[in-house]
This record gives sequence, structure tokens and C-alpha cells, in this order.
Amino acid sequence: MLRSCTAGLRSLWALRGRREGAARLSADLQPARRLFSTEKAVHKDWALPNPSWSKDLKLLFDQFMKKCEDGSWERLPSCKHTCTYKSEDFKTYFLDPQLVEGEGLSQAQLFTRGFEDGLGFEYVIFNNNDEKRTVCLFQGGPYLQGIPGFLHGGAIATMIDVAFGSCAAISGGAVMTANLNINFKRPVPLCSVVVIHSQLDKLEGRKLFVSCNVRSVDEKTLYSEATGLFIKLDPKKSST
Ligand SMILES: CCCCCCCC(=O)SCCNC(=O)CCNC(=O)[C@H](O)C(C)(C)COP(=O)(O)OP(=O)(O)OC[C@H]1O[C@@H](n2cnc3c(N)ncnc32)[C@H](O)[C@@H]1OP(=O)(O)O
Repeated sequence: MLRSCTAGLRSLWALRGRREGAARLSADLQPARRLFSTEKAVHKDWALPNPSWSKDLKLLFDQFMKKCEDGSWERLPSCKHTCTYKSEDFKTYFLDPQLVEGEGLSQAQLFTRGFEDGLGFEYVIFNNNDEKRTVCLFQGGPYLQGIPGFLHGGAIATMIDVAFGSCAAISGGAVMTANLNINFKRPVPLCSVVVIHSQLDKLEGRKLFVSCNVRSVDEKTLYSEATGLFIKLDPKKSST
């Protein structure tokens, strides 16, 4: 496993030059949910295949893209520098709204998109609006190691949070995680692909209850199960 990761790393670095030129521009964006639209057309969409994607990830991606053809599923685009949410949704929530767009956050980027291709979080989320559920295809790279050869639990928790966040935001708009409970049942091999099936179980006022399971590509291994509570932000409140 570790040897294959090292080999993977070497080829990833070799691919670096080509990768920079890879065209994953927002021209390919679908008219997904308003919240997931990019604020400026120039932002690159990272939820598209790149050379670091394994055969499994590409295969699953193609299967879900097929499901998108009749409109029952949609791929959610993902930007690196712009928050998934439109920043105006959060303006009342920050102590200094100018920070949101100002120089203070000019270095900011989405945690899960901050790694070089293939080294960290490679993922794409598909949404089924009628069924209030999302499927996240996730390949955890070598920089996400916990115990040797396996993904760090925090990396799994992060992806669950992102998958939940997307699922909740589609129904709730600007939401934040209030509670996350995870049962880790089996360790996830590093560099493998897992599928995170999330769904909105209940909407109660500003509270959105979600649950998920994390499975292997062949569905045979259940790696984790989780529940989450997301709260729709109250525009009249601030975070402080
Ligand atoms: C694609 C990218 C997706 C990325 C997803 C990543 C999401 C994140 O990581 S967000 C970052 C981590 N989360 C945070 O930092 C949140 C910190 N917490 C907060 O800011 C606030 O507590 C917040 C916004 C969650 C709720 O605050 P507020 O709006 O004042 O809600 P509040 O009025 O206290 O509670 C509303 C309801 O929720 C309930 N509630 C709030 N928190 C909890 C909780 N932890 N457990 C159970 N119930 C809760 C309250 O009891 C209340 O219930 P009811 O309406 O029945 O009385």
C-alpha cells in the first residue's frame, strides 16, 4: 500500500506541470443549486476528473454523470477560493463584514481544496434533489494518512462534514455544523475510493438533521456511519 502511494506520489509530481494547464473551468458547470453556483465565471471547478483520479473514481464519476442526463441527479461544482455559499449569505454573521471580501481573507481557500491534485481530498458530490440526498465520491490521498496506510479519522470526518454541509445547504441555504457524531467501523485504506451516501432526514425549523454511511466502491465494506445537525443561520444574529 505504502509503496503504491509513493509511486503514486512520484507520478503526481510528474503530472504537476500538465495539471496546471488542465482545463477545468466553470464552462462545464451545470446550473446546479443557486448556492453552489460560482460567484464569478472565472473560478475553476475542482469537482471534475484530473490525472490523479483512480480508475474507480473515474468509473463512478462516469456512472453518476450518466444519471445526471435525465435531470434526477446533478453534479455540484466546487471552487477553491470562493466559499460554497455566496459570501453575502454570511455577511451578517461576521464581526467585520469587510473581512469576507477584504485582504484579510485573500489567502483563504476551502480546506478540502488546499492540496495539490491527488495528495489530499479528491472528491465530487452529486445531488438528488427529489430524494434529498447526496452521494460524495471521495479519494483520500497520501497526505491524509493517520495510522500507516490508512486515512486519518479527521480527514474522514472532514469529508463527512463537507458531504453533510452540501446536503443540508441545498435545503437550508446558509447552514453551519452544530453537531457531528461518527462511528468509525473499519479503517479506510489510503488512496482508496469511498462513497459517502448522505441524506436529509428531518427539517425542523432552522434545524436540519442528516445522516450518512461511508462505504467501499463495491458497497461491501461499511467504513463509517454518522449523523449531523446543521443550523440554518439566522441573518439577525452574528457569530459573536
Ligand atoms: C461545501 C462546503 C461545506 C463545508 C461544510 C463545513 C461546515 C462547517 O464546518 S461549519 C464550522 C463548524 N461549525 C461551527 O463553527 C458552528 C459554531 N456554532 C455556532 O456558530 C452556533 O452555535 C450555530 C450557528 C450552530 C447555532 O447558533 P444559533 O443560530 O444562535 O442557534 P440557536 O438559536 O442557539 O439554536 C437553534 C436551535 O438549534 C439547537 N441547537 C443548536 N446547537 C445545537 C447542538 N450543538 N446540538 C443540539 N441542538 C442544537 C438549539 O437548541 C435550538 O433549538 P430550538 O429551535 O428547538 O430551540
